[in-house]
Amino acid sequence: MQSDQVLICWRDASLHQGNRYEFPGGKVEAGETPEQALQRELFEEINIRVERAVRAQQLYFNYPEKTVCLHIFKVIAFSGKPCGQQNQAIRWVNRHELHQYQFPDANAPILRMVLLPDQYVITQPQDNPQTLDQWLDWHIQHTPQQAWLYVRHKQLDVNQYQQAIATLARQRPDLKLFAMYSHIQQLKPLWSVLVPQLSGVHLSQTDLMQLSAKPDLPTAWHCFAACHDAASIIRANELKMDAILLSPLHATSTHAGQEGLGWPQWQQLCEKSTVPVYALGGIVPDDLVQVQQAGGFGVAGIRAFYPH
Ligand SMILES: Nc1nc2c([nH]c(=O)n2[C@H]2C[C@H](O)[C@@H](COP(=O)(O)OP(=O)(O)OP(=O)(O)O)O2)c(=O)[nH]1
Ligand SMILES: [Mg+2]
Repeated sequence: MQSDQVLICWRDASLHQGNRYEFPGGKVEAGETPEQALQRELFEEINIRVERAVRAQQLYFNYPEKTVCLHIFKVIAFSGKPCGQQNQAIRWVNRHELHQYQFPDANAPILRMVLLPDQYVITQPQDNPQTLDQWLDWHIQHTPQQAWLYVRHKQLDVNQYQQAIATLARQRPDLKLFAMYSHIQQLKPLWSVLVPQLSGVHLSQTDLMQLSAKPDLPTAWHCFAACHDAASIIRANELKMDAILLSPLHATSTHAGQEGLGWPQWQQLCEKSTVPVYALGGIVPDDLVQVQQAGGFGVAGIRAFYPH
């Protein structure tokens, strides 16, 4: 991937799931890790050396003729100029236009993943004596451009919350707003109004553990879940969340009294996830590289993600 462009290749009709586009890659050989297979396959197929790749997803898919397990990486730095080594056509496509191309059926979650940002921002708590209008104004003024913003506000009733979403959507059309799942469920009669205002919903770990199937939401909405332990990560995998927020990596002032997992435990838990993982809890935007080296996908936070 390079800025908004994603490289896709034509998959020859003679291959399994051929006669359509694919993301370059191939089978993991005996004795190889998925990372080593990525290096080898991208060199063999498109003549590039991978310098930095982010672990994104693991997908299981049952085709009628075989089941595949795909390890998906987002390659963010490489050397060499991509060139089809097997005479296959290659092209760079804007990530928002990928849905116009035909891919193997297993790839649908990949097309959603490539839209995810590196950073996920969460609104600040509304402190006394701040009013709701002041809280809204503050976020309208200070939220970074184009941010994916989780509108977290537990003191509002459902109607006030809906108004707050409407105000943010109107004043900051550049933002991708995420709403609290518990409120969204109660607002179901208004979903047609909310579809243009929202980009996703955010489940607490409690919401997630109470579900037995993926919530039936408008397809345009991404579904993220908070996870704090192995059981919730496994549930998020089963329910095919678009991403999880694994927290708290460190102790933080917004969640006083909670101990951080620390890097080793965070990394161990992160490895259990088959969906993209954002690190949350005492994280700053500059931690992105370290998070990705630990197997995460992106960084999330409250205070540190607003310019000071
Ligand atoms: N490379 C690639 N494979 C995909 C995608 N989606 C998808 O379902 N697959 C499936 C098709 C294949 O069954 C398998 C990948 O195998 P492959 O044919 O690329 O393997 P390979 O490069 O080692 O080639 P070979 O064994 O056929 O010579 O994964 C995709 O986007 N890219
Ligand atoms: Mg291949």
